Amino acid sequence: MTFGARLHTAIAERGPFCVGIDPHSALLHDWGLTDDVAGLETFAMTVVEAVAPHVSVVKPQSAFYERFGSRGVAVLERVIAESRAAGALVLLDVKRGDIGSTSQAYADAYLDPTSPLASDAITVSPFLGFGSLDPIFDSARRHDGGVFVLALTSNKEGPEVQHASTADGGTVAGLMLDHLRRLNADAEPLGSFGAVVGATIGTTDEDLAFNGPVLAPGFGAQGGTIADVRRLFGSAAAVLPSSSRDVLRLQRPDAMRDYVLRTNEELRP
Ligand SMILES: O=C(O)c1cc(=O)[nH]c(=O)n1[C@@H]1O[C@H](COP(=O)(O)O)[C@@H](O)[C@H]1O
Repeated sequence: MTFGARLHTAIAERGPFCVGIDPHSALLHDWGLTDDVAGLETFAMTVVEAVAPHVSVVKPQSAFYERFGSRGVAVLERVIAESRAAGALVLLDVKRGDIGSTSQAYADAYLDPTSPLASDAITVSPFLGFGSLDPIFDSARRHDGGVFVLALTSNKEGPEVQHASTADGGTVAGLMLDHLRRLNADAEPLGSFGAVVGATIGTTDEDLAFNGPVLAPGFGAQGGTIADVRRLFGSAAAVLPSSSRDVLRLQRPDAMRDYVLRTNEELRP
């Protein structure tokens, strides 16, 4: 079953809200944990246990695990395995992108089911040229994985690149969405190739109907609201509003669980 089809089913069953599992040093401190591998593991596994049985997608950000070296990456492997065992899809946020031959190695690391870090989907950066990501799209097709391409990111610096004009008078972001529309053509019920469009971007003239999912980070701590999600994404096929710190700051497992259940309820059409 393709990633798009699995995501479509998961959203129907659990709702679209995506929880970012980002063990910031400041959060470990607020939780009364040490900023080391033991603190990381307690934090990450508490969050997995609290939210993974209830959400369609979790999104661990790799950098927060990598900062502890190989033992931190081992915790990330557990987060991935135990989230999937709890029925959540794992979108590993790595924002990779390189020349094609290296992109293949990234695909092998994150999308090949035999890899210790194998995930359901990853985030990628297309700014070495969309075609440089072809090995990742090919691997995703082969292994029923998904790929989310940065298009209109939630940070204030994004527009300098993403709103830049292309030779045909469109924008860089629009060109990325055109490529995704081509990759997702004919996919039923939903394509496997998504775009990252921040919940904070205000408005956009870009056509978000590309038959693939939208990851909408910036929900919560960066200011994005349910009203923003409704206004911005009317034409999109499937939207995953995503929040990390707004959920994680709650600390108590029952409070995190209730937040995701309530948010999924509020996001129902
Ligand atoms: O790809 C992402 O997930 C992402 C894209 C983007 O445009 N903006 C953005 O904030 N993110 C990620 O989404 C998460 C946002 O975290 P909070 O601001 O704590 O909810 C972080 O893991 C970011 O790296």
